[in-house]
Amino acid sequence: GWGYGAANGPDKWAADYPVANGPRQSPINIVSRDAQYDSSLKPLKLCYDPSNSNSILNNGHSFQVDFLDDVDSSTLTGGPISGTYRLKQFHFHWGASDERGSEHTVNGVKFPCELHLVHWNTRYPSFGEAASEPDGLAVVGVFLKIGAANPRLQKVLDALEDIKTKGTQRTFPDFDAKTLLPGSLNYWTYDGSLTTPPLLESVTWIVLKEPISVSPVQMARFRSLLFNAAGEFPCCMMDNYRPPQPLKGRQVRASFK
Ligand SMILES: NS(=O)(=O)c1ccc(O)c(NC(=O)NCCCCO)c1
Ligand SMILES: [Zn+2]
Repeated sequence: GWGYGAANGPDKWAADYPVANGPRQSPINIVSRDAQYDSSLKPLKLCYDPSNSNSILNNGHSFQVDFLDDVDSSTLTGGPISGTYRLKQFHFHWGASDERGSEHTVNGVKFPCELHLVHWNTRYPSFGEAASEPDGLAVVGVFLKIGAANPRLQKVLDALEDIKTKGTQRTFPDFDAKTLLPGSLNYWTYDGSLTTPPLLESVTWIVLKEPISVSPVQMARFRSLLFNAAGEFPCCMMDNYRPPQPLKGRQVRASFK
């Protein structure tokens, strides 16, 4: 199956997923001076309820914190989207070293890590159905920048020792995803895709301009995870990011001047 190695990585995905060369692929390099300020963009409204965080899983590509999404308790409204989108999971992408790891870049600058908060449009019956609709998903991207240790991140990182290998998970109750957001919700937005196979072109991307902090020691914790299942040859989980894809004429809008 697909991965991030030389034999199965991003340059090979188009063989099994031809949409990899489609018109609205993600991530992209955000050229800030080309982003057009759009005064009609609404403020982002993120209402997250810690009571529906559920579990933390190593899926062999990243790790994700899953939320119970059978009720409208953790939602995204406002911003560039219409209607209500429900939080399903959040996960990260990171590098083997601190000078790379993010999927989106800003004026060519790479960050060591990028957080994705994944939401689906409740006009569709489920995440799976929404994922194949052009307005089905909305992902909030948050950059992590090397600095002081982030205490809000630590609770997530402490759980990683229990999900070292692919397919392992454990309960992860009462986590407030809002604590992972930066002070400002200024964002860039554009129409894009999932950044991993199946690369579906169903994502409204909302990339926050302000990063949150992460320390080098905390980054090392991300890299202590393994891509492989228990008993298989160990392979550290790192460089699990897709590089920027062609813009193909898309416009990137900014919610701020
Ligand atoms: N990086 S992303 O664009 O925010 C993104 C958001 C939601 C997703 O579902 C995926 N991709 C996905 O689920 N692929 C199926 C197997 C993955 C491991 O089980 C990627
Ligand atoms: Zn992602």
